[in-house]
Amino acid sequence: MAPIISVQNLTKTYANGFEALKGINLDVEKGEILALLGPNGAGKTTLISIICGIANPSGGRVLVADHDVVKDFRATRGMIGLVPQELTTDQFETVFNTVSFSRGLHGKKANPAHIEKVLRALSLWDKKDNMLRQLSGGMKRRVLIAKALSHEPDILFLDEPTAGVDVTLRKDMWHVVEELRASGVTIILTTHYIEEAEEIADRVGVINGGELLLVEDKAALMAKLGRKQLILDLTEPLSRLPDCFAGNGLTLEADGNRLTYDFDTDNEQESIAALLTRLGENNIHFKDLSTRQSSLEDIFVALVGASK
Ligand SMILES: Nc1ncnc2c1ncn2[C@@H]1O[C@H](COP(=O)(O)OP(=O)(O)OP(=O)(O)O)[C@@H](O)[C@H]1O
Repeated sequence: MAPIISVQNLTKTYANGFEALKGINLDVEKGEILALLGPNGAGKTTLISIICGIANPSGGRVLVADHDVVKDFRATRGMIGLVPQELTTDQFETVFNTVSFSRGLHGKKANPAHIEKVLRALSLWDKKDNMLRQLSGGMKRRVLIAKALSHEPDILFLDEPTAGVDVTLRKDMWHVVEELRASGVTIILTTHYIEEAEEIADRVGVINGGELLLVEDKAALMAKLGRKQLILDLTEPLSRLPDCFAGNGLTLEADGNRLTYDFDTDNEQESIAALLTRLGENNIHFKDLSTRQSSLEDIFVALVGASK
């Protein structure tokens, strides 16, 4: 099946000469949740803006359901919902009208029942007659999401959706995202919260300095780049590691009180058993043993660090 979004050799150079995107290639399948991770200024918003048709590419092209986002702007824009980082709507309009109006802007016929469903899902129904300026910051974020869902999009972009929102809203939001995915909506989100990507995404893309460093299935990424560590707290400090352990991933830390061992996940049982036996033979004993697996955050920091 053709991807629902196909980004091909996409470049963006801003008017001041800044190269924000340097040849991005990315396919997104229908119904997946893709998280784009990247530090500030990586190019995430620029990429999303071009796919959504609100910024022009300098080179390359983007197809959404086989339509070019520049040439076929009307067709693609109607398929996409965008939750931007900030609210820019009229503060004196009511919640219900703002969301209904947004549906009309996308060329869809009025559908109060759909608007009600969206507002209820986002716990905004009891605020439907409030003006936007009467809402809290978190509620305004909910309105942004409601607007993006007002025209029943096939693809939803969430640009840092949970920056500065409370736990309840975050949970509501992920609940809505899960339901949307179940109904076949494709979701692309940018985030600085790596745990969030770890929790919710099917695939993770890492972008830095205008380049897409990788896009991988989340589980495969963790398996490929994730490290496992065994930590041994020693009964007696060691002044140095015996030579026979040199070069096998064992490190002496914490003033000689701790040994850490990076081990091979494919062959872990055997290598750990062998190591523990060898330590005992060398009279090195431990009082506590624990393991640690690298998180997506560790992987991300390592990748971005390496690409600098
Ligand atoms: N209109 C513009 N003119 C010149 N440079 C711009 C413009 N808009 C963005 N940039 C630059 O392009 C780069 C990418 O910006 P972008 O907003 O896409 O990053 P981002 O990954 O979304 O960052 P953040 O996580 O901070 O939102 C940044 O260095 C930014 O300063």
